[in-house]
Amino acid sequence: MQYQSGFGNEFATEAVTGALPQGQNAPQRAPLGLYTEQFSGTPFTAPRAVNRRTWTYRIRPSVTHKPYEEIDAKLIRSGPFNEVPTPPNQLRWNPLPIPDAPTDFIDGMVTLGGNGDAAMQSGVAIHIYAANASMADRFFYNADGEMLLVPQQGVLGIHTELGRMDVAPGEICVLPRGLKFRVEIPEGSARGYICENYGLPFRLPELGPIGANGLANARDFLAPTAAYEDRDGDFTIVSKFLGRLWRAEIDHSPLDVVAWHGNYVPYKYDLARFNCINSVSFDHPDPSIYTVLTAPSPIAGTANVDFAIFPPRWMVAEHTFRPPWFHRNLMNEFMGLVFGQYDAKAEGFVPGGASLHNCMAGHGPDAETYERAIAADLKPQYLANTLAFMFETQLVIRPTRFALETKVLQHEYYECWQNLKKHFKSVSNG
Ligand SMILES: O=C(O)Cc1cc(O)ccc1O
Ligand SMILES: [Fe+2]
Repeated sequence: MQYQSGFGNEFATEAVTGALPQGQNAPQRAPLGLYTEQFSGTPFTAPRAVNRRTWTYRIRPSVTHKPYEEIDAKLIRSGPFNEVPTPPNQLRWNPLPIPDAPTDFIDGMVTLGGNGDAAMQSGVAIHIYAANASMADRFFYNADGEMLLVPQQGVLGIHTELGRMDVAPGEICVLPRGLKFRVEIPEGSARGYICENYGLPFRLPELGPIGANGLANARDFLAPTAAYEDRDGDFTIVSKFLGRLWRAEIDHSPLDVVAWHGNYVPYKYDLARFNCINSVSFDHPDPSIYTVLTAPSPIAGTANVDFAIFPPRWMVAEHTFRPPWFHRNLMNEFMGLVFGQYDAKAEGFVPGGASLHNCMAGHGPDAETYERAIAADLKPQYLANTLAFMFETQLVIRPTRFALETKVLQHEYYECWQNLKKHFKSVSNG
């Protein structure tokens, strides 16, 4: 697999020599009899630094499909999320099982919750995918948002209009709004998390006083090189549009882009490349220090959604309670675990599982973790074999009916804090 490196670069790639026009975007006749099509992810007039578009040179233009008809969205839900009332409780789920029946990436998507409104291009939806079959003859695109995929089990072979990416657990990828793709499951099964971002696209966070380097470095993001399918047959395209699923027939593969140039691209990133910055003196920093990607809202300093990770790292803080402190926040925190154990939870938060701590819901280490941390010998300690992540978002994440009724919901989650005992003994100052 060949990739081009850099975040938001002006890439140029051709699968056939001479397919990419030089010196202009739209020649009277594109090379090799190809069609020219611009694919825009931002308004034409977006500021230059955040403007995203790609010019594609393809066997046929995207318009050559039959009309779309609505299909059953199964367990996929979209904002506004108003199926059931949202409780203020802390919530946690066990992993969803890999299905027994053949299930591809689209059918394997289950929505746990979300906020905002796809039609308002603001908010997020959070899905789990659990699949065991490749998409061969059907393709998917999402007009409602870009999709950040966090594989937890099994490699994904993602064939997109702009080329191919293999994405393994420990890596993430982002599939831009509107991009057509199909997902292969080469190892027979795959599971992971999806943050569907209805808002402005993910970008790298500002680094402020950290300087020009650190956290996720731009050069470590990988975009595909052009790879096309010249395949005729009876295919379908599934579209997610305003929260509903639609299906159209097409007599050829829409992954027929022979060459392209631009900066509106899918990309992947190996989370092991994250340059983790943390306290080398005392106290536990706010988790924003772990931000990999941020999707801003129109309010300065308030993300529509941040993607943060808790990777393997040294803990060295002196005279400090080292695990996450107890807290309650304005922002809303959905967490998942790719592998290992999370340092705030001794048990119950397992790889493939998830937790949700919404606006002002108190949370923090469980009783066992707390007791261990206040007694710990504060030698430098390496937290090995651990990869948790958080989707932190401005608006309350409203669970779907499925999320509140599924048998993988841990009704006993609250118990992990019930043994936090009273250590304080009242004294009289009189
Ligand atoms: O709740 C959590 O476990 C996520 C989290 C981690 C951390 O280190 C500090 C704050 C925070 O919300
Ligand atoms: Fe938290």
